Amino acid sequence: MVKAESVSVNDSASAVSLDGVRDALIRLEDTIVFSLIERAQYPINSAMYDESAGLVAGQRGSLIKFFMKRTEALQAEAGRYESEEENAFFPDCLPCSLVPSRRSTSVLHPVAKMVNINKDIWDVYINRLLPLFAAQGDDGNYALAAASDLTCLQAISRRIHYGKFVAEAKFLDDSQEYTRLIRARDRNGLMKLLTVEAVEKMVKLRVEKKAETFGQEVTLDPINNGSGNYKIDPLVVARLYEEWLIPLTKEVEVEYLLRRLD
Ligand SMILES: C=C(O[C@@H]1C=C(C(=O)O)C=C[C@H]1O)C(=O)O
Repeated sequence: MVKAESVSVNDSASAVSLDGVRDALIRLEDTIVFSLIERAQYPINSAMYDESAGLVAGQRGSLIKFFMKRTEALQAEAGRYESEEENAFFPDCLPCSLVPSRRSTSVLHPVAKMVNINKDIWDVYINRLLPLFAAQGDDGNYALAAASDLTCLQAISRRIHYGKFVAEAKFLDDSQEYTRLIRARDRNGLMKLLTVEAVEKMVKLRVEKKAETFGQEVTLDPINNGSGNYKIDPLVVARLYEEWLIPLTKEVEVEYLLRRLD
């Protein structure tokens, strides 16, 4: 089986296609829904996010930042951030890749590197999303909860920054109109042109169904078959997409387009 993360939008073609990017976004829904289900088994564990909790001996700042920075550094050495699909949360302190890059073609305009909204994603995830799907409380299971946060944050960030590829495909499909709006610095006009409400509606319905399907309790009892018990509320997953993931993806699209002619 091909895992979502191993399928790249620029594996096969040098020009990006909207259908290809949409397929990648659909596969990423699986990763996101599964990662949310994994994180939902632990309570919020708010001490992990407290900058002054002093949980890591000899280190300042929160446990989650310590965990993310160390993991990103290791992944950078393994070459993760050589890909234009990846955006680090702490790009300022990353070591160079130690693995020779095998990617040569780039489908995005070079300004794509300047679009990184992970600071906003970090704030939204910790302060808005987590309290909606993780229970109140603290079970002290910090290492596993932090590892789950990392998976959620990376998958959500990847999804949102795919907005750059969506924007590139849309720009190529209608470069005349996009060029006019970009030259006029018309943010609202760009937002309107790139929005496809029918697609957004399908995304919300599909992620709700995926949360129902993947998060169902599975039992062998024919009478009490567990239906109706979900590991994460499917409506909450649809809401995360509606209120944050889709709007932030569109923000990335606009930010990329505004720089597309530089
Ligand atoms: C990603 C796209 O652009 C916009 C954002 C969407 C999303 O984040 O799911 C869906 C439709 C569009 O409004 C797209 O057209 O596929």
